[in-house]
Amino acid sequence: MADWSRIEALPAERLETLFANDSGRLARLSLDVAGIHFDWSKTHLTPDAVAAFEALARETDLAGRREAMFGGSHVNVTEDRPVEHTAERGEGKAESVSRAASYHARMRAVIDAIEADAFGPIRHVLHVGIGGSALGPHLLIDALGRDSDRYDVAIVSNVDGMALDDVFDRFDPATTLLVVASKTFTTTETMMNAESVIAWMSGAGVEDPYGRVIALTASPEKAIDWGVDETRILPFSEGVGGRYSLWSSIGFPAAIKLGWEQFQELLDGAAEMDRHFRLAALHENAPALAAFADLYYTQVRHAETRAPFAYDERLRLLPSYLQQLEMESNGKGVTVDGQPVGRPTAAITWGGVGTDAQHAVFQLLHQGTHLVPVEFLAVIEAGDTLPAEHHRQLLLNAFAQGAALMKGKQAEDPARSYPGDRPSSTLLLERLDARTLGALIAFYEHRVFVNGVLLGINSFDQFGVELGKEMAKAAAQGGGDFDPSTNDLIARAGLA
Ligand SMILES: O=P(O)(O)OC[C@H]1O[C@H](O)[C@H](O)[C@@H](O)[C@@H]1O
Repeated sequence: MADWSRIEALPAERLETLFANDSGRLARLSLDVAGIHFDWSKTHLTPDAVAAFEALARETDLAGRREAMFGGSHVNVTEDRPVEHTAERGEGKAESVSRAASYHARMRAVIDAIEADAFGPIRHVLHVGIGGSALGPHLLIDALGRDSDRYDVAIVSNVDGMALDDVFDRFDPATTLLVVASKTFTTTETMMNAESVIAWMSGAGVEDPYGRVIALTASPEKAIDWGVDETRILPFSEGVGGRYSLWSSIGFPAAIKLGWEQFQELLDGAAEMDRHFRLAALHENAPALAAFADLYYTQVRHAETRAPFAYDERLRLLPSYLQQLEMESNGKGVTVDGQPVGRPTAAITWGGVGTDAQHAVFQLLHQGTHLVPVEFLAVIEAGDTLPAEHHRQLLLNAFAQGAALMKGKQAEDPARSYPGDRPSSTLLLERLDARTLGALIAFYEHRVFVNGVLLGINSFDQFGVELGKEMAKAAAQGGGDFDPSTNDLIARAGLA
């Protein structure tokens, strides 16, 4: 077991005191990497805290684990697999990198063929996939694809038929390409949605609906069994985890919407962050410092949640993307050796969009009894075409909220007092382009990795999602050994 005593014994000084006593604080706790300015000076990290975490990183062999990941060792021990998402952007074991490059070349050739009307005239792209096979591409398209008129792309994940119904209302089956995205090609929701899209196409007189399917998967043989022609399967490696897969062929809808050049930029931005993570000393390493702050709050201050707020509409899907990345990766209870972790693991990630969230949930952040480390994300260059005052207001609100959380305010009336000393970090992007977004997402991935290593857990499996799936499957087949409450609910809904 790693020794946390030095970290747990860190003094708890107020943020304002930390600033007052250390003129070098801002410089020491801010960094510029790949077009992103990171500022952790409004967190309780101190030189002592950073040194204590660096010691813990040595003890848990973070450097060795990091090189094991990039080097292609089977760091996903419970599934006995390498972790290969960095190879998708050119950083990793040579063999994995060249395999990823050849898969990308194939993906690019298929996009070229679609653009040249080899699939007939395509106007609409209907992507079905869920979890990691949906959240990443959706984030990319929503963030970067707003001005692109290349294709209408819809991402449908939920098995709730209303999700597909909405798309059927606005897409023309004669000009729709179906993209089935599933690493395993067995996920119930995705397979059911895919069948329904095929039925919709057939019903509308499309002659060979399976000829309009592209499959994105690490299980090509399953896609073939389902009816997809081998030439229209875009594979990716088993070592690329679902929630880390937007860089692989799972990014197809984003690549077709944005064009290949932008997709490549995304990969290049991520690779820049990979190199930073690999080479920078930990006290000036963005993913490491972010993870140190995360762990300080979960382990020392017992924070149970953390909340990123995107002060940019283009990043409105980021909080839900991060929920899967962080909670599915590090929401674990046992160590890599199968022992109880014995301390809190991932914080619950929640968040929202600024300024909207200020008028809804910020009350709790300023005066509530929970300590919530807040993360502000903002972009200097505006994405809108409205008068500059809009963007000015947006950014100033983000910065003022961080200041208010830290400063607080004393009033005679306790109800009107703010305790202050509430931490926040700020990520300020120069502009929101594919390159910067790639770097940003890679930053989050590595931050999750550092959290996992320091906690001694495997961030790359997700067995916790299996039991519910199994029980739903059993219920769907009319079986399952359920409790009285569940049996009653099934009967009430007329499903018994
Ligand atoms: O890509 P698929 O195999 O269809 O999996 C889709 C998703 O479902 C699973 O239940 C996991 O929780 C996710 O990590 C995964 O991304």
